[in-house]
Amino acid sequence: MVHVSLRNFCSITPKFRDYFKLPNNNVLRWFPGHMNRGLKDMENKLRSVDCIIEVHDARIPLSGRNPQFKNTVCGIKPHILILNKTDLIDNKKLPDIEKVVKKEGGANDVIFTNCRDEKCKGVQKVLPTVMQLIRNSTRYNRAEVKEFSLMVIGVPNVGKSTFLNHIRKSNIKKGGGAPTGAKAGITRSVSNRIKVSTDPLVYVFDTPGIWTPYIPDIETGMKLALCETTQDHLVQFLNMADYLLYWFNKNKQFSAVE
Ligand SMILES: Nc1nc2c(ncn2[C@@H]2O[C@H](COP(=O)(O)OP(=O)(O)OP(=O)(O)O)[C@@H](O)[C@H]2O)c(=O)[nH]1
Repeated sequence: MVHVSLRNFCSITPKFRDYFKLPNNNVLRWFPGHMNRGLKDMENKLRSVDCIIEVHDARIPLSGRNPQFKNTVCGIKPHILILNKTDLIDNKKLPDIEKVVKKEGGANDVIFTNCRDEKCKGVQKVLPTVMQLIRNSTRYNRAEVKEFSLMVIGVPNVGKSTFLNHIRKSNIKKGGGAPTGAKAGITRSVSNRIKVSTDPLVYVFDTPGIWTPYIPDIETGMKLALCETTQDHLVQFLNMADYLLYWFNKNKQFSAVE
């Protein structure tokens, strides 16, 4: 039996793959009918919205935000980016992530949240930030309207509904709100307005998670899959495990071997 210690193994500098290949790129195509309908419905509701809250997974802050949003629901209204699930990343990296994300642009402000935490760290900052942005912007067609409407958008399973329920709970102390679930695609249509605050009076529309119909590159698609924004059976576990192994090797993360 050949016995190779971990130290010897790592000093061999093995040749790892330079790029990741999928046996079939079609596994990264996921745009069921409810997403198309949802996107159209979101565009139709825009007139009655004062601010867009885009929720994304903090583990992939620079990958996989739906580029379609830029040309449809974003751009005209104030827009903040919530990077959620910070319980799953090294929080020492948050200031660096914030700098890079702000440099990339595409939102007026960035807030980190952890909705796993009972107090939902970060959520308290959201309404004051949103109200400030709305007050500093022109409320097209809505200057006379006393109440405020927000729309939560993002790719599937990043925690949009959970986040909405936390805002509601922390402001009006009520449970319920929007249905949530561990599988991508729980919310399948734009919700009715959900009250999340009485003073100021604020309502939120929850929306279905929308995957981009065109994944720009395989690695972005695989990162989105590993963060469970699509359904595992579509991409398949073996492909996901293989990509994870490829990523670990590429980034010289060998602790998994131990
Ligand atoms: N670890 C962790 N899990 C979270 C967090 N926020 C939400 N989740 C979990 O993520 C899963 C998806 O949450 P949802 O709120 O249903 O996500 P969504 O974006 O509304 O999903 P769609 O309906 O697919 O669009 C659930 O299992 C939540 O419990 C978080 O901050 N950290």
